[in-house]
Amino acid sequence: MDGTPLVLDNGSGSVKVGYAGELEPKVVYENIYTALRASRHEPSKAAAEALQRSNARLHVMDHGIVSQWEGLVEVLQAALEEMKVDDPSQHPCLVTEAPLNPTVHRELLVEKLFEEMQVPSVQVAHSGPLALYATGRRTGLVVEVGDGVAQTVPLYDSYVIFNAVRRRDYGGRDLTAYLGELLSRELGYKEALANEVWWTQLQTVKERMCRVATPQSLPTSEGPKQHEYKLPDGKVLDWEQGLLSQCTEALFQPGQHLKLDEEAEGIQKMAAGSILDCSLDIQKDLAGNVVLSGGSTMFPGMCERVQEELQRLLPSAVKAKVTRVGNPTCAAFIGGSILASMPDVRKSFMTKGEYMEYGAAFIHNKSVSLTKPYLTC
Ligand SMILES: Nc1ncnc2c1ncn2[C@@H]1O[C@H](COP(=O)(O)OP(=O)(O)OP(=O)(O)O)[C@@H](O)[C@H]1O
Repeated sequence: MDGTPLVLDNGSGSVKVGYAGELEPKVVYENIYTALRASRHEPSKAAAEALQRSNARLHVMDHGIVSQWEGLVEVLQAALEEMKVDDPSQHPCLVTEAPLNPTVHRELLVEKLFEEMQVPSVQVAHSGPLALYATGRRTGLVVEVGDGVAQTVPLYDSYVIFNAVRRRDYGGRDLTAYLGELLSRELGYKEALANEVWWTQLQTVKERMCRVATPQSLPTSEGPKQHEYKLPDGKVLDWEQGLLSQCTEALFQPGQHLKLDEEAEGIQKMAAGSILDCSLDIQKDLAGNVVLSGGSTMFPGMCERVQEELQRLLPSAVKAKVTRVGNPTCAAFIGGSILASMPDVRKSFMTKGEYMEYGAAFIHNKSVSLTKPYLTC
């Protein structure tokens, strides 16, 4: 596989790594920096304190921003080791980033890839547009909700309409924490969220049993993955329990449920805002091609609910049609894999020579721009 570009979808919850041209990542690694790994370095004071409190799990990324750079390098190195990539200097590297991140974040990412991972060339692409490419479409609105970031990205003929992109810092990790809060409030559980076993159980309950409440006029065809879950004290949660659908309300009213700013927009308002910020002549095309991506759109009832709420916020002549990508957690990887396979895109990668000559900020001259088409053929 020498010379084949690597694709790194660097998410807040997990890193998906594989080769360009492949339809799924070879390795999916939790983006977690364990105490074992951290102890091999000098952890920062904040990191050391967090380790003591949290029973050894540190997230490498919070809401799309790397907070533990040495942790990221460790996670990536471990992933490449598992893929049996002996010599990363043979593989150009396409890495994803959330839209509207600070520019300095992208520069640091590039620096780490050149200095510590020894890759020969780098390209950075936003995850939202990649998810649309994974569906084979060039026009549509991506609503992506992952572990730490919610984003809405309109594309027309593969151009990203930059001024209409929206991003908010909430996602599946916040839902897991909110589920813990609901269980504590309604059923009396007092376990700390830092308790790793409890956190894993909450995440399992969320992924297997939570659902999105849909209007009665729109019964969902999707059922739960599991109907009952036995909690540590023997109490049984069943699918009908109201808190299981209340949990996901946080995506629609984050201000109310996630202790965010009262004005924080839910995903339906972000989606409507992104469409209405685009010119009138393309609004129908965008609304008719709304694509959900990211692990936190996998709740039963999600498509129906987003479609219903979005329709209410749009003019009646603009009809919303919402579908979900086939593999929501891997769509950005698949889109990146398609992109990195294109010879024209490969030519746009920033080389190590350019990095040495001009520094990491040169990536802003090279990156696949949000205002130029990603796909040219
Ligand atoms: N079946 C499911 N139902 C609901 N949530 C799920 C399901 N599967 C995974 N998730 C949640 O999706 C999130 C991970 O999604 P994803 O991999 O798209 O995010 P990420 O790329 O790591 O993060 P981000 O894109 O926000 O930086 C986690 O919070 C996980 O608990």
